[in-house]
Amino acid sequence: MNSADSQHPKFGPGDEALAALPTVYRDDLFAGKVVLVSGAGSGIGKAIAFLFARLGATLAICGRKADKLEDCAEKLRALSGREVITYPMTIRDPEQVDAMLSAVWERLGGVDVLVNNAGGQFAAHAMDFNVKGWNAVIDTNLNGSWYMMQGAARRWVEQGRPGNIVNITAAIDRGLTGMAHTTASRAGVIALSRTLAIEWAEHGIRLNCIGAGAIESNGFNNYREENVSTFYSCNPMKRAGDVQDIAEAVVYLAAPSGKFITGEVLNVEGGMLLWGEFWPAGKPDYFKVDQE
Ligand SMILES: CCCCCCC/C=C/C(=O)SCCNC(=O)CCNC(=O)[C@H](O)C(C)(C)COP(=O)(O)OP(=O)(O)OC[C@H]1O[C@@H](n2cnc3c(N)ncnc32)[C@H](O)[C@@H]1OP(=O)(O)O
Ligand SMILES: NC(=O)C1=CN([C@@H]2O[C@H](COP(=O)(O)OP(=O)(O)OC[C@H]3O[C@@H](n4cnc5c(N)ncnc54)[C@H](OP(=O)(O)O)[C@@H]3O)[C@@H](O)[C@H]2O)C=CC1
Repeated sequence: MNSADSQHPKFGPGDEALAALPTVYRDDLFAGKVVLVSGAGSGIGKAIAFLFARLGATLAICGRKADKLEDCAEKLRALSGREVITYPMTIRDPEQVDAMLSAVWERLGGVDVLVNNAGGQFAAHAMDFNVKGWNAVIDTNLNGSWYMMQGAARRWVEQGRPGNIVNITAAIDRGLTGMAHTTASRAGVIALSRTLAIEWAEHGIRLNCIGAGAIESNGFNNYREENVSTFYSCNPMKRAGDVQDIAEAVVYLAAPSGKFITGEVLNVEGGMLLWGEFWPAGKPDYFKVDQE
């Protein structure tokens, strides 16, 4: 996405709007803190980075595409007047994760908050997955998040400083048809976070997850138009969430407001776990009971 496009995306707010979205938080909440956000070149990750920048944080951002990251960093620098580090890499490669973390630690002296937002999947019925597709999703969402968590935690322990991790996952408790691979990977991240919240508590490391529902973002471009329409009616609120819903939830967990919260999942999904149909890969005939 180039600079002009990033002002007028098909889904979600443009950069100018993003920089001015209302927030409940005070503007020095993260002054003096360093926040690392993965997948910050677009969508939810970009919104998270913008909000932390507005709250006084110094940002490091990573993702695969250098141009998207640099475009985002330029806006963040203009917004905050502070240094922003960009690092193109894939979270699927443990060596690239390690090199990125070392570079960020070296340049910024450390990190206070890690937001594992990078990830994704494709919509398909499970019978149609091939091995490569399954592995791509598990490797990105589960393994990639794990490399990031372990790498950050080792550095925090080495430095003797506390740490804070927020993982962006999905609202999976009712299952998600057309996304079986992602439910497996997100369940893995959630289970891992609960376990690590115990193991790493002695080091002052907190870990929490956000269970995102349908959040209108750049990510919607990955789905067929007729299926995207179901994202706006899959919960009792009958609308999609916005990127600021997730960004503010991340801040809540990472800030002192979350200081007694660890190993938790905060679902931000408009009630989707209670009611609603969600068919990212289309509705199978078996479920078309209304039309019989
Ligand atoms: C509670 C939640 C409900 C609300 C959800 C609302 C909907 C939005 C959800 C979102 O998460 S939006 C964010 C979406 N963003 C992304 O998904 C972006 C990142 N995604 C990706 O990078 C890919 O989807 C990926 C599969 C995770 C990785 O792709 P990449 O190209 O890097 O991987 P490869 O290793 O090359 O493997 C590609 C491999 O994957 C299979 N595949 C890909 N697309 C499809 C498809 N449409 N159908 C079936 N299979 C697919 C396939 O095996 C590919 O291999 P090749 O065929 O290309 O050889
Ligand atoms: N929007 C929604 O409704 C929901 C989103 N989510 C999750 O929220 C997160 C953000 O999604 P969203 O903003 O909507 O969609 P986007 O597609 O805009 O964001 C995904 C981001 O992840 C990055 N990314 C993907 N794979 C890798 C990788 N291997 N290494 C490094 N970075 C990677 C991408 O960067 P690049 O393009 O540079 O590779 C991109 O910036 C994702 O994990 C998504 O699955 C979960 C539930 C619902």
